[in-house]
Amino acid sequence: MSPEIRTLDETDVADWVRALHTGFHLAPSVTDEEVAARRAAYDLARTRGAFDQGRCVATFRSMPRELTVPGGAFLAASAITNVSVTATHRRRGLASRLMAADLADAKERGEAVAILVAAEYPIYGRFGFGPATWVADWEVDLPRAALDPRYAGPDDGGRVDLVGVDEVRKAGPALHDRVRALTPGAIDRTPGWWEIATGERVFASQPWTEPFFAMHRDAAGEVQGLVAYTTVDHPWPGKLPRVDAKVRQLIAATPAAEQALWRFLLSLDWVTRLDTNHRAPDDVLPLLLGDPRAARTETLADFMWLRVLDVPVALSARTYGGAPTRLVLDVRDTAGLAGGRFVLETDAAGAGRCTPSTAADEPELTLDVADLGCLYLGDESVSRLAALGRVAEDRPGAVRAADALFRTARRPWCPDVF
Ligand SMILES: CC(=O)SCCNC(=O)CCNC(=O)[C@H](O)C(C)(C)COP(=O)(O)OP(=O)(O)OC[C@H]1O[C@@H](n2cnc3c(N)ncnc32)[C@H](O)[C@@H]1OP(=O)(O)O
Repeated sequence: MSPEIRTLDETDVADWVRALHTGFHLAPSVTDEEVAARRAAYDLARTRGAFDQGRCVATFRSMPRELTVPGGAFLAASAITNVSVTATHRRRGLASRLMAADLADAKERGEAVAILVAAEYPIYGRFGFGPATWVADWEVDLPRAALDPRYAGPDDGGRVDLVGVDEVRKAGPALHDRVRALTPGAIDRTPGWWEIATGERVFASQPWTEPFFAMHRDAAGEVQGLVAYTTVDHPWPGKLPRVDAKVRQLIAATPAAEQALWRFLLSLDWVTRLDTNHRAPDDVLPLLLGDPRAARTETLADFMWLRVLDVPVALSARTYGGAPTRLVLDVRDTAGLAGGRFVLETDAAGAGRCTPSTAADEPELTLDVADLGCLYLGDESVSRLAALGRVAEDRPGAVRAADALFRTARRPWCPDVF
């Protein structure tokens, strides 16, 4: 008999957490503390499993999140996570069944998009997701990484101070709310996120080490930036002593705060390597250096994938570039969730209004819903997808017009792993 797919009740949680740990090869069993910590964080109505003869063999969970879209609006998104299938049950369609059930619920709830961080590239395209944001990670050779004198200051007259976790708990959430409004691709951080980031809530499977925290305040004393970083000491004997630093998070609401925090990190004495960790692919960091090659790209990869569930709501939420335009889009969606013909009309201020089209409208661009996911936050180029044959130009000039509409000046970025 085929495994049963359903949401959890209280009695399923421990077995579900065990299956999650098995699916991600973390450990064959879990402690009661781990189960309790995860139970406290989960909404069981959005947590699904597949059960074979009563035993959980697949896991899936989604969370309500606000996704910042170009222009700064927050869009209701379903953030999918913890997708796993036990090795004995793979390639029998369990992930597909869990995904179908969760996406149908998300659409029903009015979440206009679903988002996730893809463990592997080939998994999610088939479900209508496309890579919508990218991530970069640089390793900076600090002795070589002198600042470009143009960025040595002065800045906004502010200052950087090392602070303790209490101050981060107090000021971090409000700062992040301002930063995410400026960052298309960012999502909101729940109180639970901050509890994990500041060591208030610890999962046994993810031990917490206290990072150094530093804050930037502007001349008026307002918090404008926050960085958390850890260090690893490689002492004698063996190689020459060396300290590496790794950024855990760096968020800033102003360019001055962003530069001040990077300057602070680049000036840490006795640190030879700085791992920037998870940054936007067009982060300013390399250009702050006199020799940008001192920042070696370690990772440049797709990060957050996006699936449009409601085309009119999603396309009406973001702003657009270029001149006022009317564009007719044919969106193909084999899952039957979001497809159809739509008219996008934009005005001189960049506002957009998307509505289902009438029968009289001829399509101007035809594309799959997964490719709309690639384009939605402004990162991908319509021309590039058209060159691959993934966007069909039904009216000459429509690709160029769509590029002017969709592409954004800075690349979208999701600062958080979820
Ligand atoms: C958001 C997140 O949580 S990302 C984390 C994803 N999880 C992991 O990487 C943990 C390890 N992997 C797994 O647990 C599983 O392999 C999963 C969850 C990725 C896939 O689960 P399955 O139940 O095997 O997937 P399912 O049987 O529904 O596969 C559907 C299709 O996707 C394909 N597919 C699934 N996973 C992969 C993969 N990793 N690579 C390539 N193709 C894949 C299958 O071959 C199948 O193709 P077909 O329809 O042409 O036959």
